Amino acid sequence: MTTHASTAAPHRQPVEGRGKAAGRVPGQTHDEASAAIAADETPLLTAHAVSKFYGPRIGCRDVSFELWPGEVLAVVGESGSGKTTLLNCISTRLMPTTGSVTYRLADGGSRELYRMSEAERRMLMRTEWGFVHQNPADGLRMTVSAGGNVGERLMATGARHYGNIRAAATDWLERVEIAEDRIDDQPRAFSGGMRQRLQIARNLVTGPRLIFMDEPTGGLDVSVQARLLDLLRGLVTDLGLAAIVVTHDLAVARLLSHRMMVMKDGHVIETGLTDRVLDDPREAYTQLLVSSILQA
Ligand SMILES: Nc1ncnc2c1ncn2[C@@H]1O[C@H](COP(=O)(O)OP(=O)(O)OP(=O)(O)O)[C@@H](O)[C@H]1O
Repeated sequence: MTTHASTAAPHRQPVEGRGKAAGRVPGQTHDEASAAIAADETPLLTAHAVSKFYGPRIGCRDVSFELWPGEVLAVVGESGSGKTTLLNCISTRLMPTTGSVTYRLADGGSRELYRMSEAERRMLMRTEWGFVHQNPADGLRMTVSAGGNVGERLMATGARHYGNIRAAATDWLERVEIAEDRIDDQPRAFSGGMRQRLQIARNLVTGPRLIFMDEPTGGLDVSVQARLLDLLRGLVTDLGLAAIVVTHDLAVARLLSHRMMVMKDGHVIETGLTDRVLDDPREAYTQLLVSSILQA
């Protein structure tokens, strides 16, 4: 466990008072301005009373929250608290037992995810969402070149021009600090940190609006983790991405997220702005979690 839980997050954007009209942009019609305001006042994703049971065992229970555009939400808790189950239920990888998840599409329409067809959900995954797995091998094709891994995602969204695809892949490899001369290498020849950076490039090349991350720095050396976190934080901020990040590492939550939810035994027991929860935890369990990190 790392000990830099108290590192400040410099990119924090104001999350309270979100949804307030920002006024009309010059050149914007009144209808466009109204649409932009409406979009700003609607959450990107709303989970309502999501529960998942594995037989008699609780995966997660009665979880409700809203995620706003550009907001990074961390889901924290100890092993077995239900973080991954919740993430999978929200990202349509696992059908919840009860509850609903509503997502606002880029075209402005809201859809209940589990009422969409499988094909529509797959399309959403390819175009508007990304998923960064803890183990890069789960999110990469290990026997396809680095450039191919990135280009393939673009092709899945309709790109066909080889030169443009190669140029975009080169650009994204550079953005995730992978040297251009590694573009034809396969990820199995990469270090763990490089693989994870490649997985990030593969996910971001299509310009998603929402990215799910499951322990994105888990299993990496502390120094590699710090560099990856820096990179992730920069990309998420630059691209204005919304993200849901599952982590047991409060330092990761501190560095990346605006808001956090603390889970225990499948339930959300505390939620709030990240700095507030970490600096002034209200629940005894959160206090224990925070103090155990600070003493580590
Ligand atoms: N496929 C499954 N079948 C049965 N029980 C499961 C399954 N997946 C998870 N569980 C149970 O659901 C509960 C929540 O597990 P989950 O993996 O979501 O927790 P977690 O907080 O992500 O843990 P970790 O940090 O160790 O990954 C645990 O009791 C776990 O044993």
